[in-house]
Amino acid sequence: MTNQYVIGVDYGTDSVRALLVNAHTGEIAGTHVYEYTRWKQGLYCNPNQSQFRQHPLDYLEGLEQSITGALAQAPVAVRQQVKAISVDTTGSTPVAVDERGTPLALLPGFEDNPNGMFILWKDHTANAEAEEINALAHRWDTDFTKYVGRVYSSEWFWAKILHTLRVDAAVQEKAYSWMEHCDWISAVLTGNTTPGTIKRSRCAAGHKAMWHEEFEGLPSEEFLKALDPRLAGLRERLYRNTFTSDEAMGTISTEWAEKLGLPADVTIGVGAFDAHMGAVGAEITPYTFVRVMGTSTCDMLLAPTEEIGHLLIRGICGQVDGSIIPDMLGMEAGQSAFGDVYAWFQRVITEPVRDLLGNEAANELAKNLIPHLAEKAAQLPVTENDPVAVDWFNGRRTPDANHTLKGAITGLNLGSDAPRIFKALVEATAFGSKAIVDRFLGEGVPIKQVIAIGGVAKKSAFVMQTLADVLQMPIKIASSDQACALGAAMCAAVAAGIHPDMATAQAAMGSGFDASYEPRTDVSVVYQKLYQKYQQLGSFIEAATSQHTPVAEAV
Ligand SMILES: Nc1ncnc2c1ncn2[C@@H]1O[C@H](COP(=O)(O)OP(=O)(O)O)[C@@H](O)[C@H]1O
Ligand SMILES: O=C(CO)[C@@H](O)[C@@H](O)COP(=O)(O)O
Repeated sequence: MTNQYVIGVDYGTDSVRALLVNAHTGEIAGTHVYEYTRWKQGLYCNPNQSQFRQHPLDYLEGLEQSITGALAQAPVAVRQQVKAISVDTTGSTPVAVDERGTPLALLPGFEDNPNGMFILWKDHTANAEAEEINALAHRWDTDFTKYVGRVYSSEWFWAKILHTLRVDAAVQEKAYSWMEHCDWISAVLTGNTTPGTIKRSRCAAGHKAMWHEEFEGLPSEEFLKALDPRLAGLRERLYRNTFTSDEAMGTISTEWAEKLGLPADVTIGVGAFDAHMGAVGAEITPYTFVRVMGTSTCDMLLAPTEEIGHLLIRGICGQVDGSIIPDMLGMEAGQSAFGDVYAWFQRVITEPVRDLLGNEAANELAKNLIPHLAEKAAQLPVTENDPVAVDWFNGRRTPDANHTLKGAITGLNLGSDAPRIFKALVEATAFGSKAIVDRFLGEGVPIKQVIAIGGVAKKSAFVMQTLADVLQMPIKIASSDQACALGAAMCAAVAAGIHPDMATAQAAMGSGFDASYEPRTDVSVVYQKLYQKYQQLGSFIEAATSQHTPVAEAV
């Protein structure tokens, strides 16, 4: 049999990577990472206001560079054997587009307007709009939030659209429709971005835009108009149907085939979010909990729709038929800050060093600090009197989204040194994970195994052991350090018809597992007590400092 290759393209927060994979053996023939240049300079962002925007040119340049870079590592003959490309991206990362599906920032007059750019998943400028959506949805005859945990988040599609239309009249005037990053970039590869004609991702639509068959698509025109008259008519200019990632969106355009040096018949798959394709790459099976653990966590759970579909799981980021694997219910949860909590502590320690001793000393310290603290923390006993922290440094994504909540550290004394505080922070992120696991279990969704992928899963044995102890569950680490791109490549292989379904693609192309963490019974017992303290502290913070009442609890 002749070799057949597929390409998975994974757009992360800071960079895009392309993976060139043999569709029959899973052998990696090439890979290349491209860091977004404008983003790297901090352009169009205002972290103090939680505004994070990305320019479409960063994505277009990254598409070309990452794919050609990966192809350059393989023999020239491989190019002619490339059969398909699929793309995953962060989300919800929407952009306003014109009648032809061109992001406004690519049009004259909007080049430097952050409101005409992609609104990155972690942009929280739409907190007020998310609250309005929740309040109206819970009063409406049909609760359109019922399949997204009954809490709509400021990180999602409608909140971002509403906020942008309100603050920017020029964008409101020019925006014909809106697209998720994963839909637009896949459409770009086909040469047709016209809204209304492209195949929109089921994953993006179901988890972030309240799309559901029961609603005959997106929330009703009446609901959207009641939310704000500025939304009138937009539903018609978006989409009715959505598609799973085993389907083809189309064929590569002549322009992109030439640009990338690929054959004219390359299939372009329907896109999806990074974590969902990452779960495919991590060989997810029913009732497996896949955690994408990096800056934040994105947690994926899969179940047969006929077994779990009747449940409405509270406070998660959605339950969507086919968002991970076709004909299965894909469920999403996650923590808004995970590795970011450790990165915060690292900055607290290194910044004064930078000011006093200069960049060289600070950079050297920053490079070694987290592994050093982890080594020291691993030697400490776990006792009931240890400091306890809460992990909501970037708000709480799940359970029960509330991005106004803040983190905390308690139980400090004069002996609380850096390793002890670091240990408390790691435990806090693990307790945040336990809250998610307990929510799924409490709502009747079993978890049979835990698989972890992402930077933290690969880099920190200390974090992963702590997590296993807190969850009281073994955790397997996927071998691939590019599981999202690998999952995209598997989706591409199915979309091109090389494999009949995702399970076959996973079996042929999967990279397996390279480590496993077993819970330690003696430590787990103490952690159950510390977890109770975490919950008490969380309740206190929620009551004392939250600027609003979490909507799921209020209804
Ligand atoms: N040795 C380490 N132990 C624990 N966390 C780490 C370590 N090194 C880096 N991190 C954390 O990993 C996170 C980045 O994860 P990664 O998966 O590489 O990126 P992303 O989430 O952007 O895809 C950062 O938040 C950083 O604090
Ligand atoms: O929220 C989602 C998917 O729903 C992710 O895109 C988001 O967490 C981004 O994660 P990464 O920065 O790519 O690790």
